[in-house]
Amino acid sequence: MPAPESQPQPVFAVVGPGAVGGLLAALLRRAGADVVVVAREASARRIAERGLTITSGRYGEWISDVPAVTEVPAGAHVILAVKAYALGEVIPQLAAAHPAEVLTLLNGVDHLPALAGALPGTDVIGAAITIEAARTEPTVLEHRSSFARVTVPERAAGSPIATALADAGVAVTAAGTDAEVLWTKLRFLATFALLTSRTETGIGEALAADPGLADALIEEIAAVASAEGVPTDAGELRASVHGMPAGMRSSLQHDFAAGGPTELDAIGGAVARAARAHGIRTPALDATLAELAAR
Ligand SMILES: NC(=O)C1=CN([C@@H]2O[C@H](COP(=O)(O)OP(=O)(O)OC[C@H]3O[C@@H](n4cnc5c(N)ncnc54)[C@H](OP(=O)(O)O)[C@@H]3O)[C@@H](O)[C@H]2O)C=CC1
Ligand SMILES: CC(C)(CO)C(=O)C(=O)O
Repeated sequence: MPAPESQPQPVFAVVGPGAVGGLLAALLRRAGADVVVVAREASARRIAERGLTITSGRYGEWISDVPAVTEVPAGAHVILAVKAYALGEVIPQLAAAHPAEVLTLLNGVDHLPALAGALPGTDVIGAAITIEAARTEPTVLEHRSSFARVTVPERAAGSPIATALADAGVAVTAAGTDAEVLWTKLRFLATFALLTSRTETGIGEALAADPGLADALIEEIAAVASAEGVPTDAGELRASVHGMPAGMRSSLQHDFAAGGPTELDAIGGAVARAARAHGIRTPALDATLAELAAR
């Protein structure tokens, strides 16, 4: 009898092996998935030499020997975890590789139409990750939150990437449409990230520093998210922001602290643009964006 044809296993490629991507790639590798990280030349060389050192209260500490390459493998199942400001560099590489699917974990909303437009024929999945992680040295990644949660849209519940992440120990849930996933994250994140970036503290101190501003931001952002099709009760949004661990910080404030480019436009700018499109006044948001942009 002829041997049954074995199904080829998907090749996963994590583009952007920083705080988020590096941790997920190391988890996938540890779970036995066929995974590579795609990095720029210097990073790929460093990772090939030293591996990725992971420190996580939830997942443990280890050095991952995940292979590092500089080009996206053709037909790969891609997890995209670069910052929004690196998208321009990454999109042509992705387009050349004709990936089977691209699951994006970027904060913000504008990357989704940009990627979908540039990658015809590829399933671009707008997902979101809730985690606090930071790259403390070029190949050292610290997972600081006790949780790592990925939300994918309903339609991607059984996708190869969602399944592989769940098998690797990530809490994966499926809910709503792509736009709903992104706006559900952004309404919370924009509030959290703008406040923590402003005070350069954890969220507890950031909320206490100017409760009036915090409440105004929450009201405005809830109105914009509702107009974008994610009905948002300001009281519930307020409770979720106030419910975060007091010491928790945002990736946006890490950007500001590093002194390089930031995702201010992808996060706060995106909410402000949507507000204008819906004719919603956002004075607290506009003032906070102006204050941060002036840094
Ligand atoms: N960190 C966090 O806690 C959270 C982050 N997010 C979101 O996840 C996304 C990723 O954030 P984060 O992991 O913190 O970012 P990092 O800055 O830690 O990592 C970004 C990675 O992208 C790499 N990169 C840049 N350009 C390219 C390129 N052209 N090709 C391949 N790789 C490239 C960088 O490599 P190098 O610089 O070495 O060349 C780096 O490894 C962001 O949108 C962020 O908002 C969401 C939730 C929480
Ligand atoms: C708010 C937080 C930490 C939650 O994941 C986040 O997404 C970020 O800072 O980028």
